[in-house]
Amino acid sequence: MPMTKPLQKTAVVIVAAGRGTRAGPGAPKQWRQLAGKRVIDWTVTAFETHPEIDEIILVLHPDDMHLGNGLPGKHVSGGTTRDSSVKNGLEALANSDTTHVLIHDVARAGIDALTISNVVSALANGAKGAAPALPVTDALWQGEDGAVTGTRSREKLFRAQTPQGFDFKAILAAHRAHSGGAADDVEVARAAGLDVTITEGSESNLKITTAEDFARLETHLRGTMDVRLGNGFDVHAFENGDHVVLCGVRIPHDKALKGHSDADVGMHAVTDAIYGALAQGDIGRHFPPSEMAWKDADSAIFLEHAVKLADKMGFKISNIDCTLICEQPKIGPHAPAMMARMGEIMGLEENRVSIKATTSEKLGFTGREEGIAAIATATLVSK
Ligand SMILES: Nc1ccn([C@@H]2O[C@H](COP(=O)(O)OP(=O)(O)OP(=O)(O)O)[C@@H](O)[C@H]2O)c(=O)n1
Ligand SMILES: C[C@](O)(CO)[C@H](O)COP(=O)(O)O
Repeated sequence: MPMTKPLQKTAVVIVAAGRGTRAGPGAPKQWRQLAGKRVIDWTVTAFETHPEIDEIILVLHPDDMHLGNGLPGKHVSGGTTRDSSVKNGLEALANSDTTHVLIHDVARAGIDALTISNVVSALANGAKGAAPALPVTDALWQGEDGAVTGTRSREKLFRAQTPQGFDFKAILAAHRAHSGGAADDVEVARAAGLDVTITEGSESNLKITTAEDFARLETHLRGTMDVRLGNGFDVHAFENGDHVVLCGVRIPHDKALKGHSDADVGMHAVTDAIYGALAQGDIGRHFPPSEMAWKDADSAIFLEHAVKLADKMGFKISNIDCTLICEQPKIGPHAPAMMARMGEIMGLEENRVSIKATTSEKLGFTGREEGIAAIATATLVSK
């Protein structure tokens, strides 16, 4: 009989009920600003947008419940210690169909999708517990009164991070049975006899503990938010011929477009928009028209080059939008094929590629059908 895989329903408990005393004066750290939004907003968004997270439990300090307005998920009141806050969060799921739960510190606002996925995958593969960590790479000393008094081996030592993930029923039972005082949920799980798999953590998943940590994480988050816009504009005149190539699609027409390459005006505008976002000039700089090598070239070569350059410079293309300006040929019937081809060249899903057209109401050179113009915008985000 075929076995059906049991459904995995994964919730996250985000503990945010601490007072952040080590971060110094001011509001508790989760409510402070970090790279343009509150610490808690960064953390919650990482889970809210993660495709493998089905439910969010947000554990807030009793005095902060009103600050949670607008934040997603179920809001639960925390306890006086981290582990009591975790327990309150788990109890809020006790009567649900949750199969797995991740437990995460709100203070780890640099959490990334891959670190979350690593934990979820380990659980999906049967682990009762899984948590991210990084190996200790510095030498370890003991010290007293400002002097080194001994050294310790770093072999087999790891720096523990969150989210720590578990089989839901097992960790709920473990927390109910625990007497308190655990540093983290892995300690609680191990006390109940659960094995915990180590998954790969991330340096950016640091815990904001002191005031200095804000600056460290801010640098990382601002870095990760590098968003570039570029525009591109191109024109090609008509000459005698029987087809044009637009956005990689050959379209029968009673004229051709004149150019050194295949004169794909739409693809050129998109390519220039990508170069523009990278501040890397335009097609002419990378593929000089004086070079015979590019005579009648397939413009996909240029677009592929721009995409590779973006990748090399640490950017991925988020979307492109291109408008073709012409009276004829009619673009609408060919737009789906154009978007598919452009998406294929750029490695983008079709919903990130927009190709549309307008006439210029018979005005100007496009209105007189002397040529076709194209304008494009590209958005690039750092990887
Ligand atoms: N009673 C508590 C104590 C801590 N936490 C949460 O546990 C995580 C890790 O704790 P820590 O970094 O120590 O945060 P704080 O307790 O806020 O900081 P401090 O110890 O400096 O006061 C934080 O997300 C914090 O909000 C909690 O939910 N409930
Ligand atoms: C759970 C934890 O993030 C694992 O590194 C950490 O132990 C919690 O922070 P605290 O400073 O120990 O409260």
